[in-house]
Amino acid sequence: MIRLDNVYKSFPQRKNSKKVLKGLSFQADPGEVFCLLGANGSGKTTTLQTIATLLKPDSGQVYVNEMNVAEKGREVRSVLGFLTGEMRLAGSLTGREWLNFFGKLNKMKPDSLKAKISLLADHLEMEDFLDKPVDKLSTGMKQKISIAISQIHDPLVILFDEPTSGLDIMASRIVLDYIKQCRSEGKTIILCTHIMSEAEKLGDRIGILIDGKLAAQGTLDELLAESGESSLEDLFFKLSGREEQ
Ligand SMILES: Nc1ncnc2c1ncn2[C@@H]1O[C@H](COP(=O)(O)OP(=O)(O)OP(=O)(O)O)[C@@H](O)[C@H]1O
Repeated sequence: MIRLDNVYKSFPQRKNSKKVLKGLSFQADPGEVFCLLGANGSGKTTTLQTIATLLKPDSGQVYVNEMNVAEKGREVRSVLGFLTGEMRLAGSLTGREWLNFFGKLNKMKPDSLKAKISLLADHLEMEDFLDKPVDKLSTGMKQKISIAISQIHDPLVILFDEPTSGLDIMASRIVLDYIKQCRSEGKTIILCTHIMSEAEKLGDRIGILIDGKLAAQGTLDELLAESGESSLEDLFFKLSGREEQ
């Protein structure tokens, strides 16, 4: 479970401060994909970094599995998997070596680490390139390895920030299927995206993030019924104040 209660976050600037989150509240439950849909710069990554204990909110509370992240940072991080665009794999280590490194960092036992790597390699279809240096891999292959790293410790709560970024249609499908599988295992998932079709297909509930607040949230059917719009895209434009003429 993830819960945000009235979260505010701003970043200091030279003369004033940039307010990014302005009273953000929502909850994601186990076995659910909560999709945070927002334009570039709307605050999606800031929201995830706040949940992941990487940023401290100015005010408001964030809970992960009933733990207040401000008080239980270490415990929260141990149940959390965070796929972020910030992770740029490079160098001569192979994907398997990266996975082993992160598994050991998470104090996994050798047998369970080996089994988990082989399971992830199977689910994310990585066998063909897992033993090649990451420098020699395509963007999509590296993205799959980054996803595997975020999953190595079998987190109960998963934050996916634009997980299909840089992936072709085949690789995107594999990743989206993997997210569905995590949901069926009862994990709590937040998926940040600006891709409407991903939100429509995967979001059990969708929160539309505009100007640091949720302009609307609910199931796709609820959102469309309440707004009278015929598509998520139309609703998004309407809420953004950019209704097509
Ligand atoms: N460390 C920081 N210092 C100052 N401003 C920041 C910082 N991090 C983010 N911002 C600003 O906060 C706003 C929201 O950024 P954020 O990365 O959360 O948006 P986003 O919705 O994830 O965007 P994108 O889809 O482009 O990744 C942006 O205007 C960004 O410039």
